[in-house]
Parts: sequence; C-alpha cells; structure tokens
Amino acid sequence: MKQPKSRLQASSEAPLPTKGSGEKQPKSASARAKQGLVRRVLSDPLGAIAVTIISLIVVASIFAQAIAPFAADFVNISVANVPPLTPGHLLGADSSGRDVLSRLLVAGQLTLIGAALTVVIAVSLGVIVGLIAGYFGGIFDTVSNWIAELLMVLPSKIVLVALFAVVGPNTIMTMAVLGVMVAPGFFRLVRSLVISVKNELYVDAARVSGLSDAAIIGRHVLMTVRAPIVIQASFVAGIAVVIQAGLEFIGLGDPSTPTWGGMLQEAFLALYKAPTLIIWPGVIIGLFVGSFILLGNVVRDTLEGGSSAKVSGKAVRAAKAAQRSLKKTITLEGTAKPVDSPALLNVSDLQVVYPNADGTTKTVVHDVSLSVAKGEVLGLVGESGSGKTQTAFAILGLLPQEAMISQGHMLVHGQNLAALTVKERNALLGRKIAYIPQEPMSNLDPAFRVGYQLVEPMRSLLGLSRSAARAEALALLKRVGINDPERTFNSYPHQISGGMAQRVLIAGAISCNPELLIADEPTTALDVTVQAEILDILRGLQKERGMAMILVTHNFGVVADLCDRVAVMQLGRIVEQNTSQELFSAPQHSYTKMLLGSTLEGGPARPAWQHKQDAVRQMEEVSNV
Ligand SMILES: Nc1ncnc2c1ncn2[C@@H]1O[C@H](COP(=O)(O)OP(=O)(O)OP(=O)(O)O)[C@@H](O)[C@H]1O
Repeated sequence: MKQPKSRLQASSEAPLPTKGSGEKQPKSASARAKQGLVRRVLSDPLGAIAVTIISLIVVASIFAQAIAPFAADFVNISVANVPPLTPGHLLGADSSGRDVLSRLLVAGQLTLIGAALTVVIAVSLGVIVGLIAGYFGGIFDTVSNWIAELLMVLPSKIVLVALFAVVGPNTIMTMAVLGVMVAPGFFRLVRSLVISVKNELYVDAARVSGLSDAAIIGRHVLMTVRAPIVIQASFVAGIAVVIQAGLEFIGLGDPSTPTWGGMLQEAFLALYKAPTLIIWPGVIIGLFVGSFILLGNVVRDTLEGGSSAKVSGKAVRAAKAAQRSLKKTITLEGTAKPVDSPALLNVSDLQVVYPNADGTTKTVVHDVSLSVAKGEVLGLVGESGSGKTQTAFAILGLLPQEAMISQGHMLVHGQNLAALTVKERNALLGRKIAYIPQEPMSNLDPAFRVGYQLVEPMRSLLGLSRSAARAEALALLKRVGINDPERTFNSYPHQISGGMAQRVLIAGAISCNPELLIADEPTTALDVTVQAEILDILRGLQKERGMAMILVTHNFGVVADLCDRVAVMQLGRIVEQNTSQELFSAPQHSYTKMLLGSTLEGGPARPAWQHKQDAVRQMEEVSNV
C-alpha cells in the first residue's frame, strides 16, 4: 500500500523539469520568480502605464525650468485668460497672464518634494519602530503602541490647519508633519506582520544557526514585510498629493510658489471667466494619484502572484525571542567560565515549567540529566509528549516565551549556556551546536533561494567569500544526495520536495562543522523511503565528521541503527539511560520494556545483537519498499 506514495515522493524528489520536458509549470514559476519585481511590474500593461505616467511627470517636474516656455511667474497681462492652443500658450494663460503650462511644470516640483517627504518620513518612522516593537515586544512595543494610537486619533487635517496658524505657509513643514501623522499606519502594518513572521520556524532555524537579531530582521523579517510596505507607500504618495492640494485649495499653501493645489484654487476663483483653467491642475493631480494607486495594485498583484514572497499565515508554533529565553535562563546561577568536564554537553537536573492559567505551573521536563561525549550519538526516546523536544529546545534556547527553566545546568565544553550573553550564545549556535528540525519545509524561508540560505550563514559565521561559500554549499548538497545541486541551489523552497528540503537543512546544519548536532525527529515528516535515505546520510556524516549527535526519536529501529547510548523519557523524566547494547539486551525500566515490546513485538528479552539485527532489518525492509 505504501508503494504509490513512495513513487510520488520519488518523483517529487527528481530534479525540476528542464525546458521542453513537457512539465512547464514549475519552470515557468521558477523563471517568473527569477525576474526582478520591477521587470514583473513593467510586464503588466497597467503597471507599465502607471510607471510611464509617474516617470513623465517626475522628469518633467525636475527639468521644468529647462523645458517650460516661460518663467513660472512671468506676467503678460495682454494674454490673461487666453484659452488653450493660443499660439505660445499651449494650455492657455491664467487671469494674471501667466503661462499655464510653465506653471504646471514648475508646480510639480514642490508638490512632488512634499509627497516624497511625507512618504520617506512615514515609511522610515513606521517601519523602523514597527520592526523593533514587533520583533522585541516588551515596554518599547507598549509605549510605541500608545504613541501610534494617540497619533491615529488626532484628526490630521485639523492638526495641519492648526500648524498653518502657528508656522504660516510652509509646505515642507506641513508635509513632514503629515508624514509623522501617517506613520502609525506603517507601524501597525509592519508590527503585525513581524509578530506573525517571527514565530515562523525558519526564523527559529535562523536563530539556531547563530544569526544575530539584526541579521534575522534584515534578512528574513524585513524581506517578508517589504511587499506590503511598498504597496502602502504607493497609496500614501497619492494621498499626500491629494492632502497637499486640498490644503492649498483652501488657501493654506504658500502663494509665492506655484503648486498644483494653488493653481486649482486660482482656477476656481476664475471659473466663470476661464473655465478651462481648472482642467489642467485637476487632470495632473488625477493622473498622478491614479497612477500611484494603480501601481500599488499592480505591485500587490505581482507579489501575490509570485509565491516566492508569500508569507505563510500559519502560526506553526509559539517561538521565543532568543534574548527573552536568555533572560530566563540567566536567572539560573552559573558562570560563563568553562569548568572541567570531559563531556561535550552536560545537562544536569534540568527542569522546564509552563505557567497555568490558574497561577500554578506545569512541569514538562523534570530533573533531566544527560551527557554527550565528543563523537557520541545519544538517542532521546519516548512516546509523544514525553518531553524530548522540550529538552532539546532548552539546550538550543528555543523554548517558547512563556517557558521557564526553573532549575538545572547546561554545560557545553564546560561552559554554562545559561550564563552566556546573546552574542556568546549566537557564536555557539551554528558553529558548535546545530539543529535539524522535524518539519523541513517550514524551516526554510520562502522568500529566499535555497543557495542564499546556505551561503549566508557560512559567510557570516565562517567568514568565507561568496564564491567559496557557494562552492562549499554545492559540495554539501551533493554530499546529502541531491543529484543536481546547481538546480536545487537556485530553487526557492516551494520548488523542492520535503525530502530535498530536509537534505538542504542537513547540509545547512553541518555547513559550519558543528561539534554537536541535535536532530529532532528528522524523518517524521517524510515518506518512509526518504526516511531511510536521510538516516543513511546522517549516519555517514556523523561518522565522517566525528560529530556528537542527539537524535530525538520515538523509533527504536533508528536508535539501534545509529545510537551509542539511549535515554528513555516518560512524562518529562529520564527513566532509563544506558548504552544501546545494554538497553536492548537488558532493559531495566518497565516503561522501556513496554516501548521495546511494542516496537519489537514483545517476547522475552533477547541478546543485544539480535535486537539490533531485528531493528536494522526493519530499517532495511523499509528502505527496500
Ligand atoms: N507551549 C507549551 N505550553 C504548555 N505545555 C507545553 C508547551 N509545549 C509543549 N508542552 C508540553 O510539554 C510536554 C512535552 O512536550 P514535547 O514536545 O517535549 O514532547 P515530545 O516528547 O517531543 O513529543 P512529540 O514526539 O510529539 O514531539 C507535553 O505534555 C506538551 O503538552
């Protein structure tokens, strides 16, 4: 019954189809993803029209003085109110005898500078504060929320009218204040996106690979929220022009400088004498604002159409901010100074608790003590919910925010993890301790190609050049059994299968030569055939590199195949710990016997070699399916 599923998996493991293979969809998606955003927007007719109109207006405004037939304030009373197409005055002249076309061109300068200022201030303030508040939370988040709410309840037009009363006609100041008033829109947008993104597993994975918070925000969080920011900025640019024109129309502009809103006001006053005057500023404002709104829509459609930039809305697991965890772990007594310990990792009396709603606490890891020597493979076995992942997460610093390590020590090379600073911990993660997660797909950032996600940690942690890191990444992809490393390197995560994603994560985990690899049920989410291959790769890599490994699993076949020692967990406690051989031949604890019995179909305990052979045979049968 498993065969069709295996075949399906095998086919999805195959390299992506090449040109002419007949399977066009992945290729076209890939090709589309490779195009830059600008090219994709321009390939949309509406996008091209919007960009052309905006560009023409901007260029004409910049070079207004050079291309305008007259100076903006040149008066020739003899042509006052002449209609359009009058020789020398293509769009006519206003009631003071000034050329409309010349004024329209020059007026664009102040209007565009004002709109740009509003957008720059709103985006800078809103995005920076939103990123920090969303990512770090805490008091900064609370205070910035208060300020944002305060600004949002203030009626912006009334504030701007009041500002005019205080500082007089000052377009730059007015538009700068408008930027501050609309910044909360960006703040709220970015903050809510960051809160959802920071809980994604690939952000956890980035933390575990040793990336600093600044690097994670820059590379993973900001890249994911950039699309909505671009779209909102485009709408705000249009709105800024409308508000500026509106204020000038009601007489709150600077009469000494031509602006589109000011021209609209003058035309309105001369509506009966020269009705066409109102058309030109109205048309240009309409064209400019309409083009920005159109552009915003096209950018949105383009980004939503390209899955490379989509954010998974699924909140997979409550993740923790690394430094918050550190704050909690730091409450433990300890020193960062190395102490004498022969083991690579030494965990003693570890206790992890969660607060209950009624104020009590629930202990999910009780007095766990374990050690892993250099090059040793420790299996952490137990039924679902027995505390294996919580123990692994405590070591990795990945416990959810609400979790507390209420007791215990975790020493790596005798160095207390609890007493490390964020920087010291980051230096350890990725380089000395690496992690392979349960769900490969959720641990790759959908916004980046596989190659980038492999190359960047090597560049920042090992200081490799881009080309050296690329060569190393391709070699690693080959080593983990990917047939066409180049293609996978250039693919986005949605273009590869789960099995390939897990191989990529293994390649990433070993890329910085860790001394300890923590693999949390690395094959659970995969098809059985792929499971056997992945375990084979892990076994080979562990032997080649002499890495220590903690293998979290509920499968005794895997334990027999890979582990030197086993710790059996039940209800958050280690109930038995022994060498694999001893544990299989003479299990001591009734829970271990029960687990072994259910795995190996019961019966009296047999010699270790026989148990191990059984388990290995099971694995081989699985890999032969
Ligand atoms: N955020 C949380 N809040 C409260 N309890 C939690 C939280 N996360 C996990 N637990 C509890 O911790 C216990 C141990 O969970 P853990 O994930 O370590 O189990 P596990 O042995 O790894 O199981 P599995 O094999 O299913 O992953 C469970 O009882 C679980 O309900």
